[in-house]
Amino acid sequence: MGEVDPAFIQAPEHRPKLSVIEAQGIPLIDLSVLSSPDDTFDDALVAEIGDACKKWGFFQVINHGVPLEKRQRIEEAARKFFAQPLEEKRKVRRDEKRVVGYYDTEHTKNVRDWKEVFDLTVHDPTFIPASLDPDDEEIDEWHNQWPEYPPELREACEEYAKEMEKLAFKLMTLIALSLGLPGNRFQGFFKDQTTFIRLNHYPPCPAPNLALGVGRHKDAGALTILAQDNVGGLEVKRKSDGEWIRVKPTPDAYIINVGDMIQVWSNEAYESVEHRVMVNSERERFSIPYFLNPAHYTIVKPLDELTNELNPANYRAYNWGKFFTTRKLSNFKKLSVENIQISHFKIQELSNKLEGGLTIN
Ligand SMILES: O=C(O)CCC(=O)C(=O)O
Ligand SMILES: [Fe+2]
Repeated sequence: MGEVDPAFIQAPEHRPKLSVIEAQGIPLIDLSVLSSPDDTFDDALVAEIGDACKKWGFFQVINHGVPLEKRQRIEEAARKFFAQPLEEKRKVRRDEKRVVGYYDTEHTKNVRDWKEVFDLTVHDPTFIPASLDPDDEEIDEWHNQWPEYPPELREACEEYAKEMEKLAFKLMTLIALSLGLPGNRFQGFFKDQTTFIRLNHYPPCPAPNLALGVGRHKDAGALTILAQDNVGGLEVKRKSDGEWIRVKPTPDAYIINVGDMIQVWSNEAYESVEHRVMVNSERERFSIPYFLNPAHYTIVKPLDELTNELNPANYRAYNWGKFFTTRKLSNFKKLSVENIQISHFKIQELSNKLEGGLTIN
């Protein structure tokens, strides 16, 4: 990644501004009540989570119960892995058959990202549809590829994954309660989950004004739990005015964002928010997102309890496995068409009717 290949250059309207607006108001939520002996999901916390999901779609949590040593261990192992020569990393590279592993050519919205990644699934194997064809019922198995070095990477990742799952389920309980649902409403979707963890490395970039570490995007799954280091670079599109806001690193905090699936399940009570990553010319940056995803056979649609005649479903049902496979295969190379998005499943009837003359006030 020495010089800047034109594949990395963002269109002028998507280039980052080098003057940074630090996050004003991304909620910082203290989860310490969850560690109390009776493990209560107290009302004030539920309200706080609901408010953060509605207004921002992003928040940070502290006192989350994840031991700091577990995080430090995976961060350290990730640094050692990425510090190796490219030939070593390529021994565990992802390809069209082995979909998880090392990878340095990801494209977001058809522009190459200034980063290298190592992906692993939390369930090994993970079951996923073999093809995009809706009528093809063949299922593939994804297996993790572990590098020889550093030898502790595997255990560090597996232990971290267990901690992330505990936190993710607590957060999904809080989110369910905040939507007026039973706390365990989402639990059943994750039995055969397709959750994965990504180790991100963003090397210094000679043209941080032209390229991005990750281009603007929304996360497709249910929920993301992100550990970022102290360099900073994550920007969130503020819902109130569309301004890109930098999420300032907070030591030992996790950044949580609502994914597209919660947007659909909640029938847009909560929205998945666009974000991107800026790079810089001096310091490399590391981050570790955990993407909570349901079983491949999950049919995603607005929950019946959250829709009615006055608030009809805004989305048609879609199959998560097919959606995920389509995303994975298309992120693999530059395409001439837009990647699959939940907006492709949006029900347009109502807006068409409104445009046709109906008015609401
Ligand atoms: O590195 C980060 O801060 C965020 C990465 C991200 O948004 C992603 O991998 O989906
Ligand atoms: Fe993301």
